[in-house]
Amino acid sequence: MKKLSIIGMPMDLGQMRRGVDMGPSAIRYAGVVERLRNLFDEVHDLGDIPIGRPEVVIDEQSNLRNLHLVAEKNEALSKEVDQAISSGSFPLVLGGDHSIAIGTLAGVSKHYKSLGVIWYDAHGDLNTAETSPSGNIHGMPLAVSLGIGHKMLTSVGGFEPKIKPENIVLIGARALDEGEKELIKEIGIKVYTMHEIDRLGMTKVMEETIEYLKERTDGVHLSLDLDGLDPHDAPGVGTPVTGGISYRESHLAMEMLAESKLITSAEFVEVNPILDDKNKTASVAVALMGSLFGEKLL
Ligand SMILES: NC(=[NH2+])NCCC[C@H](N)C(=O)O
Ligand SMILES: [Mn+2]
Ligand SMILES: [Mn+2]
Repeated sequence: MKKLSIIGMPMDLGQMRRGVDMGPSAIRYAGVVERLRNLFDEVHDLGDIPIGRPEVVIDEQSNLRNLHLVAEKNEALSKEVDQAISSGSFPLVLGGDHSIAIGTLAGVSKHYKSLGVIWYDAHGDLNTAETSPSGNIHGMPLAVSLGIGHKMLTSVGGFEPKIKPENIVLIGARALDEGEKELIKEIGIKVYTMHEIDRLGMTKVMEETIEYLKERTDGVHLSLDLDGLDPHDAPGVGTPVTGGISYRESHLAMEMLAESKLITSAEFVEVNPILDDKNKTASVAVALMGSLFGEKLL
């Protein structure tokens, strides 16, 4: 029995560009439920985690924008994700800015001894308050999940760390801050930058990624930031970076993950319909979900 639980996380507090809170709605309009219905025995749309319209708080001292709110809302998300897995469902979280990965990983991680993570993104999201150029928490969730960062964030879910550095694979990186580069080298995270994707091709990158994670993990979470794709294919994102992964390469990556049967939870984040071109980015997200969950061309 294959069950899918869709959880919307309409949060934009991890960065400054409004509109990404409408991501879950845009992805629903793009037909996510209809598209995935045929690929599961049951699809349950659990609706959105309530975020409300909280006042934006800039804490000059911590260099962490909306710290308390981001921690609190992620706590709520982690409980929902945890419950979905306990009920035998595959959790699919719709963002929201990437800070929501803090909650998703908190909810997922307690179900696995050695969780793997594929971070499909132009960015590393490995900043801390000290290294962040922006103070935006959406640039920090991977560090936070490693137990690196402000205690209020690393302790979401009541335990830390959620993941080990050797269980992470970054794919699509092309905009890493200095502090992130240092951290990657220091703790040893596997990274396929755009250079490796160009050089090896996506087939090889995914073969290696799957092989690598298969050996060391008992579940793999896919955290897909739409800005991993080239802005030409996914323009509706808050922090676009040119020279990204193509639509075709991304489908191939998702199809190979479907074949591998490795992925046990997923989130699609950073869809911002205000910055989008006729809901193109949300539609791309839904199409990629189709491939990830086993849709075939023939
Ligand atoms: N999830 C994202 N889109 N992250 C973008 C982060 C950009 C930059 N590295 C920062 O820390 O502000
Ligand atoms: Mn990104
Ligand atoms: Mn990201």
